[in-house]
Amino acid sequence: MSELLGVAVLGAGHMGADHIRRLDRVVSGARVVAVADPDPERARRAVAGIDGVAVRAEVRDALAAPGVEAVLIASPGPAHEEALLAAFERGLPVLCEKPMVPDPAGALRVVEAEARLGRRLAQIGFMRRYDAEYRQLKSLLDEGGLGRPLMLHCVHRNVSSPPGFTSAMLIDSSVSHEIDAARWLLGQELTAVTVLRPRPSAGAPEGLLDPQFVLFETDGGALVDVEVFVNCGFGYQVRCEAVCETGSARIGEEQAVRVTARAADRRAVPQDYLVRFADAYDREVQAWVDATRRGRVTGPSAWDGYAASVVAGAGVRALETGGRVAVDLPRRPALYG
Ligand SMILES: NC(=O)C1=CN([C@@H]2O[C@H](COP(=O)(O)OP(=O)(O)OC[C@H]3O[C@@H](n4cnc5c(N)ncnc54)[C@H](O)[C@@H]3O)[C@@H](O)[C@H]2O)C=CC1
Ligand SMILES: O=C1[C@@H](O)[C@H](O)[C@@H](O)[C@H](O)[C@H]1O
Repeated sequence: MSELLGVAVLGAGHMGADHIRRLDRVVSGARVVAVADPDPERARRAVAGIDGVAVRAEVRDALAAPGVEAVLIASPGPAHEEALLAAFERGLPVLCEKPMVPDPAGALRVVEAEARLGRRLAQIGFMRRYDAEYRQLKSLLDEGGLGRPLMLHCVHRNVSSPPGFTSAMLIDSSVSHEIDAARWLLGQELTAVTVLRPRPSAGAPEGLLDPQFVLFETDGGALVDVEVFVNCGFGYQVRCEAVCETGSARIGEEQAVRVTARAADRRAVPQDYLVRFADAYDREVQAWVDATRRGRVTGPSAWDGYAASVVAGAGVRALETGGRVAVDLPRRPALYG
């Protein structure tokens, strides 16, 4: 391995460009050596000012560029399976943005391919596990001082959804974060899902079922509810309250600076995830680079990515049918502990 880990970034849109900036200027121990995007102009903009980056239109050409030792996937979810399998073929460690693969059958193919290799190569970008507040909540629950967790109440609001965002994506893209966070915080599997929806907001694009109210049951007897509202118009808000037998703990309300002026108290509301979770992305990518340079793979695994896809798939069916849908998650292979 070279002194600086050579990373190929696949996809140079919102997340890809931000990860390129992070690899170049924020985290230590890595450098961007290749970028793939079917839109070469976007790729070139994202690497402007960084020397020696191979810009390619095709994923496989970027992976074959000189100096590539690891891969960061930030293309749209449906493109992740092909990219993951191509990286595995070359034995390259990967940090793959969520959702790992939105389609559960494709997600299973990724898990099977990694299992055939007999070693983990992929970390999935569920960055909330690296957020300071989520980590404090996880420690509190693990310590057990509040008693057994009974319920998680979650809120996930975006100012607006990008073009092409579908009703299913509220679940398999947005709520995929809560699915992973709930599995991780509780140490339990999600076993069934029901989706209710109020009359769509007038602020949502025509035909988009937004907001939605998603209710999960777990194998530990807990309930997890998620209000997901991706065109709320007023801010990026992610909250989680754990209600336990002898107390409750809430995160997601105090991130912003409070300003008192002109006879009013104001608190700015972050407008997007790049602001709210900036530190979490930094810690996530630094942890990935550090582990990769030591020849290790840590963080959320391909199995976690697969589990999230299976639960989200059940959620999409629940949305379509209006009924309660059981989650059918196979047994976890030994590779994933
Ligand atoms: N962890 C988080 O909080 C967030 C994660 N994401 C995830 O990041 C990924 C990218 O999302 P955005 O950056 O918002 O999308 P975007 O649409 O802004 O960018 C995607 C880029 O990938 C390129 N692309 C399309 N097909 C490709 C392919 N086969 N290979 C390489 N590049 C390809 C597009 O030309 C575009 O430049 C998605 O998986 C999304 O779910 C997005 C936002 C936040
Ligand atoms: O991952 C993300 C986006 O893909 C998704 O569309 C948003 O709803 C989330 O808030 C963001 O964190």
